[in-house]
Amino acid sequence: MKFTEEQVAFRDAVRRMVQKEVAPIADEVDRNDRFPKELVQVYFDMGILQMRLPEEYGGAGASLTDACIAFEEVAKVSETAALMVAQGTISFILPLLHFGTEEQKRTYLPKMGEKPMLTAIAITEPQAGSDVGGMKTRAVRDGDDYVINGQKCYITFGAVADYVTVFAKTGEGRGTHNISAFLVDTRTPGFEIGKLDRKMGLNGIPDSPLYFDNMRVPAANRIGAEGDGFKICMRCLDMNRPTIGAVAVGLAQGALDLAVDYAKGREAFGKTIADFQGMQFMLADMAMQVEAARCLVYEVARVADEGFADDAAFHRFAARASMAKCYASDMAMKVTTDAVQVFGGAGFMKDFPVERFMRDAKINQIFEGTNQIHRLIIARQLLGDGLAA
Ligand SMILES: CC(C)(COP(=O)(O)OP(=O)(O)OC[C@H]1O[C@@H](n2cnc3c(N)ncnc32)[C@H](O)[C@@H]1OP(=O)(O)O)[C@@H](O)C(=O)NCCC(=O)NCCSC(=O)CCS(=O)O
Repeated sequence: MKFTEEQVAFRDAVRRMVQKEVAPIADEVDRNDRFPKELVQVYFDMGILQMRLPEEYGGAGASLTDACIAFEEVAKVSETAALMVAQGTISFILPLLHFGTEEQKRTYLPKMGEKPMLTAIAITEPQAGSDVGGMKTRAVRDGDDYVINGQKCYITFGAVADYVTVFAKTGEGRGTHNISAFLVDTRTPGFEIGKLDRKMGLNGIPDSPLYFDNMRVPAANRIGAEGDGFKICMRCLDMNRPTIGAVAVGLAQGALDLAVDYAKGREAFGKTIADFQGMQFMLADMAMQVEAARCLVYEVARVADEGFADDAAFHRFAARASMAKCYASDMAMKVTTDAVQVFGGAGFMKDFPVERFMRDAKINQIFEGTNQIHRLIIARQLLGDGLAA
């Protein structure tokens, strides 16, 4: 893993912004479960809100590696603030860029570079989480429109989004060949936001159910062909997963840094706890695990940035993207839990941010595909065409 000079300068700039804008509010945002909307403007001005938007549509055209750098830096202080970086990538840029028509790209993508804009992706339903093919939301063609009815749940940023990419059934029965994707303007009549979810962590991120009540969406807003929605959904998830790995690496590094500082200052039995070999081994293990995950995440991002020769190469990447997300998030759960242990009783209190880091770590093992699903994806590739080119 070697960053270019520009990437090092970018990382340092993000680091400075985090100290100025994120660190002072991170605990308050968690305590009050307050959406830090002031960061939307800060990120937009810095260009990291829309960083993955290609230059031809008014963005910075940043690579996946660049995005991972930003995610990692912000997550060292706050996962909530980190999830607002490159916010519209999975929900808006990736579906439109890879599956939209030229007209859709020209109409919608530049909006993201013009002013701060938030978007969401609506896949999960109360009875269809891992089993995307089991979704019940339906879109029925009616003239030049589709009429969408149904509900989604746990939709990150759904309550504050300007646009939501909604996946809905356009054919009969359970299955993965009858789902379609729609770009929905949230001012559309019939688009309703449910009560905000109360969560274990990620406080400040608005998550909520969304309800669609005879919501009429122009057929021109369907992304991709009718019935291609499942594959579009899978591809967008695959392409975004390394960023969750980067968030997990940042979170774990943040917890490790706090644990090291605390261990050097806390005294017991006449010396600092960092002087005890038991503590040294624990901190060394934490550092080793963070570094291993970081190498995996940035290697997978590098592969994506180089592009894919064919579909087989993409599938090998997708399995490795699952490894990066799964390994890094399991690691972050362990490292943040160990960081709390280093702090002892103080770590269990809300006086130090390590307990927040531990609570926030949990979601990374669940969202964007549970880590059980990721093991399934890796095993299918391993036992199928294999992981090597
Ligand atoms: C569990 C899954 C990995 C697979 O589901 P299925 O077993 O139901 O489907 P398959 O038989 O594997 O595939 C059906 C069909 O699709 C093609 N396919 C599969 N994967 C891909 C892919 N990665 N890219 C392209 N195409 C793909 C496959 O070849 C088959 O095609 P043919 O029939 O051969 O033509 C999957 O359901 C899964 O990943 N589940 C996890 C869902 C998930 O990650 N959810 C997270 C939601 S987003 C989130 O959490 C953020 C919060 S929020 O705001 O919502």
